[in-house]
Amino acid sequence: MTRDEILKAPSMPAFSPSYPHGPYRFLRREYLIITYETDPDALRAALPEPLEPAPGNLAYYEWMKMPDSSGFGDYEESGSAIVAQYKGEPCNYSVQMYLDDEPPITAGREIWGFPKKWGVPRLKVMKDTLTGTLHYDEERVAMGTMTYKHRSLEDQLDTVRDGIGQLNVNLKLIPDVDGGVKVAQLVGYRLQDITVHGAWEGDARLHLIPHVNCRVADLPVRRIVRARHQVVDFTLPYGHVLHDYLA
Ligand SMILES: CC(=O)CC(=O)O
Repeated sequence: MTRDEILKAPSMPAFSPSYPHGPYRFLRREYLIITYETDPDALRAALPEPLEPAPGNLAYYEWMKMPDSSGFGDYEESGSAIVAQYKGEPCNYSVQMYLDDEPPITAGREIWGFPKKWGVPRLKVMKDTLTGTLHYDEERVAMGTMTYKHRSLEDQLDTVRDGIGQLNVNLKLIPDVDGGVKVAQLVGYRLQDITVHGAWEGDARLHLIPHVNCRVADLPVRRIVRARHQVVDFTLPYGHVLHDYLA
């Protein structure tokens, strides 16, 4: 393998790359997002400086089903995030994500710093209920349920699209060969070319079970604020560095 060939490889293993170069387009990506009030100390402990909590101590727990994702295929994902602010700008900070497909785990961590680990999430319509579950090491650690298409947001799809396009932030941590820190950054990105096929609100319940290696319950549910079901297309562009902890 020549130096040129090595530098053109999109990912490791260079001989059989895990993921291709972008763009990464997601079609008919379906979400169940349950926003809830959590414990302010737990929220602060999970949120890296200089991000600040938004008013209301809000976190959300979400399930995503991605049937058609360029470069990554067909997979499902689940995890929690915090409603935050970066220099006064509203943003979502991703705390932890669990998914069942190696390329988006690897690409997510290596490119954007998504906090991804292996888990088995499922999002299904079970009779009258939109139902999300997450299993980690064969134990069920999360279950979310939402009424199915009770309140359509058909007349607010532009607002839904603007919300999806807001700033998202990850904490990217990559070790050096000597075990030290090579990369420690807050990475920002905004989804692009968004089409909202449908969005609904409804009632929901969320049950999170303590597990030491899958800490979804460490942002406890105090009160459910809202639940959203949506089906969207978008492109995930490359990110940019908002804050470099090593600078
Ligand atoms: C590749 C990614 O990180 C995107 C996703 O799985 O949400």
